[in-house]
Amino acid sequence: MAAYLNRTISLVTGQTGPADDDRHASSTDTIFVRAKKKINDIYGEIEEYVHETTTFINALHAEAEIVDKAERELFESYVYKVAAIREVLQRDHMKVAFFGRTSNGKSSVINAMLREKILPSGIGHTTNCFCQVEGSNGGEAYLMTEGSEEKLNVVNIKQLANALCQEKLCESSLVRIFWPRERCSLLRDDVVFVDSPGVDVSANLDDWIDNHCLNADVFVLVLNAESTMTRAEKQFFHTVSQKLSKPNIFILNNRWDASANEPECQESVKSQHTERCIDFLTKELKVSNEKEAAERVFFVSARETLQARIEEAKGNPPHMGAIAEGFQIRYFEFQDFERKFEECISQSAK
Ligand SMILES: Nc1nc2c(ncn2[C@@H]2O[C@H](COP(=O)(O)OP(=O)(O)OP(=O)(O)O)[C@@H](O)[C@H]2O)c(=O)[nH]1
Repeated sequence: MAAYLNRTISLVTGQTGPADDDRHASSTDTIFVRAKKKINDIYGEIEEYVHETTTFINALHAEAEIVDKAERELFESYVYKVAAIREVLQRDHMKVAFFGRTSNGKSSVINAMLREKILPSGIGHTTNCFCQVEGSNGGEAYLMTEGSEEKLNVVNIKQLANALCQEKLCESSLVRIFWPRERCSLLRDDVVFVDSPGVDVSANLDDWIDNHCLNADVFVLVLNAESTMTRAEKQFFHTVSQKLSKPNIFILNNRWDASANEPECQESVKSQHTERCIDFLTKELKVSNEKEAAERVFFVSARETLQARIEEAKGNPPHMGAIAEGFQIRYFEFQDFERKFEECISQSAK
């Protein structure tokens, strides 16, 4: 997180070079630590105040019904919101959670961002529990299941997929995958990625939100650009935004490579999807204004991006392999998403 702060500050001040960076980093750390302590203290007091008020309101209601249900629920919601903010402030990593229907490409998006096929994806594998990818020290790759301290060694993706299938896991449980932090800059910067089962396959969305979302800094809704946003996807984010005040949400219209087969209607489909996504963020969830929302909607192909990055890592040009017409534009759009994502996460680190 400090790395993000430093990067943001050097962007603002224009200071570069190792000596400046080091001096800057240590003074920033102290300011950051002091500021964080102060903010934590303030929120500690707010939490106490909100608790006391809610207890008072509930006691009052037991004696005489002068506070209506909606008002009592409003007070309860403040308890959740303040608790969520406190939890975020007390953490030293940034968390990004990916949601969407089964097979929309959530695991593929995470793999593309990590520049490696870490999470199993595709036919024959469905994410059946929450999978969190985070950086490990010492070059080790392993996984840990909830409630166990045992480190299960993972050498490759096939082993990981097998390990995930063999474990009898409840859909809202968490598997933590530790991946060498030096393999990816986002892991080095203490960003953790959370992949989820499809929002269409669960009835336990409230549990999911309470267990996995209240401390997320950023949410990415991965849609299938070949179809329209479903009620389950919308409902999930409605519930998230009731429990969290103004969550940071990005929307990826994934599988946009499929539009290359129908160039004649590409633009009209894109503007329809864009309008719906912006309306969803602004009018339904009310989490951003039009301008901010327009910067949060992207048309990408995670599969192509991952493929391109694997080729680049081998020293080949990104467009090697079977890639559809318009790849370069989709690849730029994915990179643009990552830039905006990094800006957003560095803002919430402050
Ligand atoms: N054409 C195309 N296929 C994609 C793209 N992204 C993912 N896929 C394919 O879609 C299938 C599902 O991808 P996953 O990444 O496993 O999807 P998921 O949302 O994680 O699925 P669950 O784990 O089942 O919830 C795989 O066969 C991917 O290769 C894309 O951008 N374009």
